[in-house]
Amino acid sequence: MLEARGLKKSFGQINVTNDVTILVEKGERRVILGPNGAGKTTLFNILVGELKPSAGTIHLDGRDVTGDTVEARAKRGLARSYQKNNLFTELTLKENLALAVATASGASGWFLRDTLNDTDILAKVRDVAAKVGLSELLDHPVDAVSYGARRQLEVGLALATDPSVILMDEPTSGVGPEMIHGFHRLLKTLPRDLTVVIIEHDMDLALDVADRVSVLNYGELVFEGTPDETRGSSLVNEIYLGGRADA
Ligand SMILES: Nc1ncnc2c1ncn2[C@@H]1O[C@H](COP(=O)(O)OP(=O)(O)OP(=O)(O)O)[C@@H](O)[C@H]1O
Repeated sequence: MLEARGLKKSFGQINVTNDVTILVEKGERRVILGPNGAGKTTLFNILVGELKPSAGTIHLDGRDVTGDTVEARAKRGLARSYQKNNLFTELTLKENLALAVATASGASGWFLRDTLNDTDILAKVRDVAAKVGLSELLDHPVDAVSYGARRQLEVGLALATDPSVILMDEPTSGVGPEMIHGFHRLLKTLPRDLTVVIIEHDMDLALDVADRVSVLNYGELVFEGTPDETRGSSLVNEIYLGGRADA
């Protein structure tokens, strides 16, 4: 379980995270919605430990990780996939995944050629590649595959660490409808005990995959509910869908 209570962060005069409390159950799919600049990415940065909150606490499976580094939280099972590609673009997908698996295994000083000769690592790479639908592309260099495949690889890199909680920052941003459907299927095949927190702009995807939805606006958590409650919320419609012609 991921429990964040009373988180605060400001940049200058702006309260970007304003007393945010968010409790995510083990195995839950939680989607974070909110307009541009609402503070979604900042919240993720605080949860993974890249930013220090000025107030508040974070517990992972009952343990206080508020003062822990990114690496220490990762060891406790918290993984993140990024909004922007964070890949070794000249290496193959297999090599990128092998490095992630080797790093997560805790061994230091891995050389790429060693990881690619290690049968346990290769088995794990194949397993993760199958989960994210990249088995056919393993021998391609990252810079030769589509943008959508790179986004899937990002998720694969996070899965390679065997996380208990995975935070995904806009995993479908910039990809076409076909990839969105593919990603949607991928989410449904992830282990049910894996906790998934997703920042997602695609409302249909969000409401389809979420168990619960949290809405941020101006740094505050202004709504939380089931997908049906979210669809029926006039507040959510006003702040999130207000700009849409069909809202
Ligand atoms: N390091 C920083 N220094 C100053 N201001 C920042 C910093 N990081 C974020 N902000 C500001 O904090 C606010 C929230 O940003 P954040 O990226 O968390 O929002 P978001 O909801 O993820 O938006 P988007 O959907 O556009 O990614 C924005 O006004 C942003 O300009």
